[in-house]
Amino acid sequence: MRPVGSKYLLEEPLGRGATGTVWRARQRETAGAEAAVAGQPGETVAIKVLKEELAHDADVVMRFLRERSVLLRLTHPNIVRTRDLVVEGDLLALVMDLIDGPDLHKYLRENGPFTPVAASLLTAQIADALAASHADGVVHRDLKPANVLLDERDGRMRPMLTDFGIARLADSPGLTRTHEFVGTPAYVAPESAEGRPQTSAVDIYGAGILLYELVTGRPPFAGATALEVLHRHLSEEPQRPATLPEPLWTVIERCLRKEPAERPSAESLARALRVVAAGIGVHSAPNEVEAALGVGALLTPDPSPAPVPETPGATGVPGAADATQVLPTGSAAAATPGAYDAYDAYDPNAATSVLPPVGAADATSVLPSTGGPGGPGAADPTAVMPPVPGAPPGSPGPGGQPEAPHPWQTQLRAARERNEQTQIQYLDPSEDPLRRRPQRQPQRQAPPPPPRQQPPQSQGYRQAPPPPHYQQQPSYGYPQQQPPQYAPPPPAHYQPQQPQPYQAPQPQPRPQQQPPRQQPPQPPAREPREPRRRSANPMHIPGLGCLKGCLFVIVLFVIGGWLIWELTPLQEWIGTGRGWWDQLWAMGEGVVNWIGHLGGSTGGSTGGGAP
Ligand SMILES: Nc1ncnc2c1ncn2[C@@H]1O[C@H](COP(=O)(O)OP(=O)(O)OP(=O)(O)O)[C@@H](O)[C@H]1O
Repeated sequence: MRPVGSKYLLEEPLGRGATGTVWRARQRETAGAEAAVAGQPGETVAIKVLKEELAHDADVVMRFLRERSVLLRLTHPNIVRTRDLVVEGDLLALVMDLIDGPDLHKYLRENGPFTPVAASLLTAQIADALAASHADGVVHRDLKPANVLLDERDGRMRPMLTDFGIARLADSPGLTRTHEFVGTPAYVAPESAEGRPQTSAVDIYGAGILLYELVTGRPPFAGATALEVLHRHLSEEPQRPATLPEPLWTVIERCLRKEPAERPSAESLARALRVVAAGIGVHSAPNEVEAALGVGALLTPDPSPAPVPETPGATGVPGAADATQVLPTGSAAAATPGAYDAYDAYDPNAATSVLPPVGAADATSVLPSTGGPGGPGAADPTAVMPPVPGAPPGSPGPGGQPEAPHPWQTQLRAARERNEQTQIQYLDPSEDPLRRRPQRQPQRQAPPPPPRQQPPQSQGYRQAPPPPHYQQQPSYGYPQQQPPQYAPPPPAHYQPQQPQPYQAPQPQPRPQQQPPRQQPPQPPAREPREPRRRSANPMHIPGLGCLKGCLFVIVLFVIGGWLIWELTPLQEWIGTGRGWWDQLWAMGEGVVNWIGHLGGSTGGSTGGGAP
């Protein structure tokens, strides 16, 4: 348990996103007046600890403090409440209500598409949250299923929009550049993709994509690369799934208009979706069906959309003079046909998984290539982005300096990073932002072996097979669909429908969501060898060892013989009564005499034989 400020204790990580790690935490003591919710000691909360690089960016810290009042005052039944903001040293953290339930992305993956009625009612609540925040001048800018938490209470699930303001914090010039969009390619509005001024209409576009995904199981625009997805947003019209009820399609289609001014306001979207839900049920009354069919009239645009701060000309007027149009929309029409099918290889929430193979960017010949196939950066879709309009490729910048990376390069890179889908996973302590101070290492006798190279997660994910439920085409026929497990308050006439032929996806964990890869069992570490003993004969005289052995054996014999002589009745047997040394002497003499005798007898016999 680690403290955050003096008021909170982190207990366990709940998940990690592009901007930080969310922890389950406990309140230690009541927060001060600066907090929106004082809280009680012992209360459980969720705390998002922002990433180190964000916390180290002075601009982000400034924004964090500046946005404090905005974030803390944003309250709505469908918005996750921010209770407190903690700035302590180089730690930035948002204290939120803890939501007990999965996020919508995870729920969708595990349970499949929603029925049109349930999807409409759920999205209506999200639109309510957007209407409240837009009225307060706050644009979310990163609306996607992963940012909708499902609060499970009393057998019901309430969608709760989270991560408000995070996009604004991450949108720091220190980290990005002024025109950068913050978002996720699958959900990003065309004006954001083009670098045009953004308004609250980007959230309506995101809501349209989310609604489409809820009823079909996948977002409308997909592709093999993030860049391709962005082009589809710019150039392609979404296709109506055959079995989608017409009124619901009317709503989706209006939300997905390329022109922001043609999209409905969040308020009218919420109202329209409730009318649609009432009119497409199996037991809808004729007047409700009638009202649903006329839903288009309800989808009135927002007369004064909330501008996204610090986007050039963010006045809600598309095409303002200072807008930076990076992608020529006309040329985007050349997007590779059929690439839609490549969705199976593309997870909309994980653009890191879609880095194309070398040359893949060339196949989609919608962007001028700066390096040509195989040239520098050919494998990186961001590297083939055109230069700033008006400047020839590779030309120096205004100050005679070489052109800095184009905003798009940073944008797409940032988008890829942001798209790493949050996962509940083990948090390596070395990556724990709260443990980044150097830890004292125990002294080692020998240097440790080099660490094993792990393949980067994103690469593994890139090659991962798509989840099975994305490979199959979901059934859109709302009459056959079952009531979703999400149970928003149904209209009075709403009756459970027939079971949907959706097959529950086989649990197939994505590589990124897998627990840290199991290392193959290591053989038990060898006992360190004892240091070699130094020889007592450092000069190493050859043969000395052998000589020593001989001497040792002789000494052994002498001592053994003496013991036998003295301690056994051998003397008596021999009858001499001599001592050991006398006997030994006598034996020696005997041997000498014998040898002398041998010599004499040899000499005598020789001499005797001569005459
Ligand atoms: N208030 C909360 N209560 C409970 N769980 C939460 C809360 N906020 C986030 N989580 C959990 O933590 C995970 C990570 O949240 P986070 O907002 O960092 O993810 P993300 O939206 O994918 O990241 P990002 O928006 O930074 O790209 C979520 O998927 C959710 O499971």
